[in-house]
Amino acid sequence: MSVTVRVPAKVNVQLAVGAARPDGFHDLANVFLAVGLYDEVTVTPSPGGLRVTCEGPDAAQVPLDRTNLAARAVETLAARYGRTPDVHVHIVKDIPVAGGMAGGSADGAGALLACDALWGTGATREELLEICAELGSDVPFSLVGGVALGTGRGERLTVLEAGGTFHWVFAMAGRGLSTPAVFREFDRLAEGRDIPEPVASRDLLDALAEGDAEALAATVSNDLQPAALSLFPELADTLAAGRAAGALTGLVSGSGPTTAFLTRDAGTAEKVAQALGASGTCRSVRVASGPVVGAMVL
Ligand SMILES: C[C@](O)(CO)[C@H](O)COP(=O)(O)OP(=O)(O)OC[C@H]1O[C@@H](n2ccc(N)nc2=O)[C@H](O)[C@@H]1O
Ligand SMILES: Nc1ncnc2c1ncn2[C@@H]1O[C@H](COP(=O)(O)OP(=O)(O)OP(=O)(O)O)[C@@H](O)[C@H]1O
Repeated sequence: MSVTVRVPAKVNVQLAVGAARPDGFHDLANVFLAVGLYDEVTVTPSPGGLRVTCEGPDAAQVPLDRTNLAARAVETLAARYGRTPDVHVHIVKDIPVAGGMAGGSADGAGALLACDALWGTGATREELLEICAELGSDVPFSLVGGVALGTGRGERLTVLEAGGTFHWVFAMAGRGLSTPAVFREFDRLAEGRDIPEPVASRDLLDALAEGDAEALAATVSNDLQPAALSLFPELADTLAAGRAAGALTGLVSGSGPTTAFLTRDAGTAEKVAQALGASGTCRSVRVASGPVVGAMVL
C-alpha cells in the first residue's frame, strides 16, 4: 500500500521583512500565493527503514539523507505518534531546487500528509500545522495552499480570499541562492537603518480579493529583492527582459533566484514565456497560474 500527495510551489506577492530577532529569524508579513507547479511525494512501507529517492530535472541537487525535509517530516511524525519511520519516500520533483519557491517545504508537507494518511495517526489539522512550523517557516503554507498571510517568521497563517486566477511566468536561474545567505545580505544592507515593523499592504490584499491583476502588479513587493540582486546581479537582466516582453511586473520570488512575472491573462503568459526563454537571461521558463489548493492526497 502506498499514499501519494501532490504539493504546489509558492510565490510571495508581498514579503515585508522586519529586523533580525534574537533567535536569528526575521518577523515577516509574508503574503503567499500557491501556484500550479507541483512536487509529488509517495510513501510506501519499507521494512529496511527510512529511505528517500528523487526523480526530476533537478534531482541531483536534492539531498537523499536525513537532512531532506521529507525525511525530517516522517521522523517527526513517527516520534510524535509512536511509530517507526520505516517508509520509502519517493519525490517526483518539478519545483526548482533552491529557487525561492518552497520546493523542500512542499516535500516536507507532502511527506507529513502522506505518512499521516498511511499510518492513520488521527492527528488534527492543528497538530499537523504545528509539526509543519517545526520543520520550517514555509512548510505550513505548503500544507494549506491558496492565498495566506504568514506572520511571525512566516509560520502563523491567516487564510486570505482571492477573487480570481492570476497568470504567472517563472524564470529559473542557472544556480541557486541559499535562503540564510539572502537574509544575511538583507541584514548587511540594512545596517545602520531603521527597519519598520512588517505589515501587509491593504491595497495588495484588496487587489487579491478582487482578482485584479493590474492592481496586484502595482502593489507586489519583496524586501529580499535588493539582497538577492546584490548576491546575483544578473537577475536584473531577467527582470528587465520579462517586463520588456509584456509582463505587468516582475519580482524575485521569495529569497530567489527564481524571478516571477505577473501577466494580464494566460495568452500573454505564453508570449512572455517564449520571449524570456529566447532572451538568454535564464536557464528555463515555466508558466503557472494560481491560487491552487495546498497539499492533497491523490
Ligand atoms: C524566504 C521565504 O521563502 C519566504 O517565504 C521564507 O521566509 C523562508 O522560509 P524557509 O525556507 O522555510 O526558512 P527556514 O527553514 O524556516 O529558515 C531558514 C533560514 O532562513 C532565515 N529566515 C527564515 C525565515 C524568517 N522569517 N527569517 C529568517 O531569517 C534564517 O536564517 C533561517 O535559519
Ligand atoms: N526535499 C527537498 N527538496 C529540495 N531541497 C531540499 C529538500 N530537503 C532539503 N533540501 C535542501 O534545502 C535547500 C533549499 O532547497 P529548496 O528547494 O527548499 O529551496 P527554496 O525553494 O529556495 O526554499 P524557500 O523558498 O522555502 O526558501 C537545498 O539546497 C537542499 O540542500
